Amino acid sequence: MIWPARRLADVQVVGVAARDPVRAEAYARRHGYVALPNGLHGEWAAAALRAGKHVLCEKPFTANAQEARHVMGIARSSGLVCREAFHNSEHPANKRVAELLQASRRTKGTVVARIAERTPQQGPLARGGAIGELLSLTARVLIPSWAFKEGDIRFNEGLAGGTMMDAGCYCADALSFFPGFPPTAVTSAAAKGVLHGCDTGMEARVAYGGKGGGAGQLVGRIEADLRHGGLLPVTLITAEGTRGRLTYDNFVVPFFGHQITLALAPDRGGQPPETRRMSVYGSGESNYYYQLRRFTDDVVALRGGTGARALAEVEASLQKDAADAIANMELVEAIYTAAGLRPRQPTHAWF
Ligand SMILES: NC(=O)C1=CN([C@@H]2O[C@H](COP(=O)(O)OP(=O)(O)OC[C@H]3O[C@@H](n4cnc5c(N)ncnc54)[C@H](OP(=O)(O)O)[C@@H]3O)[C@@H](O)[C@H]2O)C=CC1
Ligand SMILES: O=C1OC[C@@H](O)[C@H](O)[C@H]1O
Repeated sequence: MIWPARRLADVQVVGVAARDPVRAEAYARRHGYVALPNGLHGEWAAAALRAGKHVLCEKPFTANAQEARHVMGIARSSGLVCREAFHNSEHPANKRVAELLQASRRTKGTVVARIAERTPQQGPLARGGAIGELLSLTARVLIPSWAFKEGDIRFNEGLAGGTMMDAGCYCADALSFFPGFPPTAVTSAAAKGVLHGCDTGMEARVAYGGKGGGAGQLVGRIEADLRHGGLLPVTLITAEGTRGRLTYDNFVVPFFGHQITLALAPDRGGQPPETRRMSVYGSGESNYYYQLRRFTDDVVALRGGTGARALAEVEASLQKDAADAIANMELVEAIYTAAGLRPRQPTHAWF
């Protein structure tokens, strides 16, 4: 975040916060940014909004859904930008995969266009994307056990820790972001282990469908781990559809290197099976750059700097961001409940 901030003309890092002013000053001198444990996100995001500041809040947005609704209520009534910082969603590779899985783009000459042309036109969700109608979508984020020790904030229930709040919240977001609509129910959830009231790993299944769900046959899966046995992190999206399979590795930090693989089955019209591999780096920036650029563009538009059309678009996207952040926290909370664990609470009873 600090590196992109140095390269974006509209961004200046002007302060950091910590409990101990001496440590804050030392950190500020070195880096200029501090992140807070999950249980304090909502309280400090609200304080910043009340002070008239636009907020880009670390994920997960809050400790639970009630707190998310409360903070987004403050944001929307004050007309400020308030966004959950899923930096990966802003990277062009994530956007491309979402496009591939959603209604097909008719770009001439691409494999996607050919698939789109032999896809029945039954309405945006039923039509499906490059792999046809989605049948299953799995999001895995596995962090090696060496990464976080027992005393880490991620294993502190009082700070709203837990795997589902950390690696797991990327998975929760992915299950809405990639298909373009959110799951409607948690069908199973189990913690792999529990440390100080915090899940050390979580596996969950979700269903889509019912009112507005759109795709009744789709099953979503989450595999999140902060005690993964492998040496390196694994972040992976796997999608199965009626016409093939898509895998996308490194979806959390695609700018380090990633690969999107489309394996398409033969179809009745005589199209042979086909495997396509692609990578999408855009201008080669990190997730954090794209995220910060969108944030500053939105702030400039809200200040009237880019005209009425841009302003209307930003306002619509802020509404969507608010709904997405709340839906993510609802899903995380429902998974805790289904797994027999307490939904997380804010560190202080501040509202
Ligand atoms: N977007 C991304 O790529 C990433 C996001 N994150 C998110 O950032 C947040 C912080 O994670 P991370 O930076 O790893 O955390 P750290 O363990 O580094 O803690 C961050 C700060 O929280 C403060 N803190 C620790 N314990 C307490 C406490 N009991 N009460 C109040 N403040 C406390 C400390 O500040 P001090 O002691 O100086 O007051 C510490 O510097 C999390 O929400 C995480 O999900 C984390 C990593 C990457
Ligand atoms: O990007 C990340 O990777 C590791 C996680 O534990 C961390 O909180 C997260 O944001």
